[in-house]
Amino acid sequence: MKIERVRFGMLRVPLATPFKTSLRTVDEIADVVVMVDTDDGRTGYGSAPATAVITGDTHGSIIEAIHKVIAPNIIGMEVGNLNAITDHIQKSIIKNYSAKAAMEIAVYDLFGQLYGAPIYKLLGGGESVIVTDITISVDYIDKMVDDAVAACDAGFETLKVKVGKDPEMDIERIKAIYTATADKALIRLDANQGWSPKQAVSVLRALEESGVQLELVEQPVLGEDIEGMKYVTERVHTPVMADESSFGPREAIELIRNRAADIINIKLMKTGGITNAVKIADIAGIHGIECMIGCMLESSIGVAAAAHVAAAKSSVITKIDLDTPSLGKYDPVTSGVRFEGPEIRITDAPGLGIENIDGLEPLDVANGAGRHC
Ligand SMILES: C[C@H](N)C(=O)N[C@H](CCC(=O)O)C(=O)O
Ligand SMILES: [Mg+2]
Repeated sequence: MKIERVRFGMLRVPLATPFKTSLRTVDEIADVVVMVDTDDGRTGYGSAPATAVITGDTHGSIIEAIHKVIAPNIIGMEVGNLNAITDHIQKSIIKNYSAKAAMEIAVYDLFGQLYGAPIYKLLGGGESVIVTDITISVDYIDKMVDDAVAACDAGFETLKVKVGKDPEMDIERIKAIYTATADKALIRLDANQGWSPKQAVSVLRALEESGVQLELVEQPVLGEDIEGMKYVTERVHTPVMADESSFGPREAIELIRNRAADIINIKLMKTGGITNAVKIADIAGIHGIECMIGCMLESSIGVAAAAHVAAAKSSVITKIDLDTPSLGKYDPVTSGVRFEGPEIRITDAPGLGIENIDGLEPLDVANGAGRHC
């Protein structure tokens, strides 16, 4: 089975309610979809969103990096030589992690099809049902409380509450949600880099002193501020998780060495795909550090791939934030990994098990489509 060509599509799914973080507000999932075709008529699927404020990647940059650089480097290669292909993907261009992730996901999908096994089994196997949290967007307090209560009623037992807009308001937001959802849900916070180190310590200490129990706080300060992460980690009881501070294995090692975070959030769009995600989980495992697997606001194609990694690495990846399929008005993918409220069920279909993607709009990239968006 040889890689013959790469095609592109655009997939858009409206959200049930706008997704709001300290960094951005979004009202649709919009992914570049890559289809990697083989000489024996198979197709592997991968996808990537434009999360410019986190990864620096746009739809145009993802398409250009794949079309001009990554795809020409792997066309003609045997799918069975997975390690050689992922090596080519990673080394063909620096950064461009979302483009690399989309291509790795598609190639792993093909590798699974080649051997007739789901990706998680090829990664070592594991439990095929995992449980995700759900995000509560940052908003007016009443709206956040309503959203949190609705999420509990829908069966979610862990809420990932977005903060980082205004420290004083954030304290009130969390106290109100904590009271309204008492004993029904575990609360994790994500400030998306919105606080200074001193603000983070003051907000978290205020919450701790008022009896609010938090599972963890994600990325309290700027991603590049490793000293700031360490400052917060050393001064609060609440476990601190690195998200925007941790992209690939190198950043994970630096964070662990500096004791700048207690937990690492692995996302395929930051690691450049499955290979580095597994490496980070293994590095963290060696150091006794737990990980979360997370996602960007992205389609269920990329999230399905992350679910496979989570299932295979469950001894280290103990926290799951793979909720975007639940945030969309519908799931355009109706086979493979199933997203049913908090439960994510991985089927034993080969690779990702994707048979069809509803509403996928083909992009004629060779004739210039999509490369300027
Ligand atoms: C969607 C997921 N629950 C989440 O919150 N991810 C964000 C980044 C999402 C984005 O802006 O696309 C995170 O963990 O920071
Ligand atoms: Mg985050």
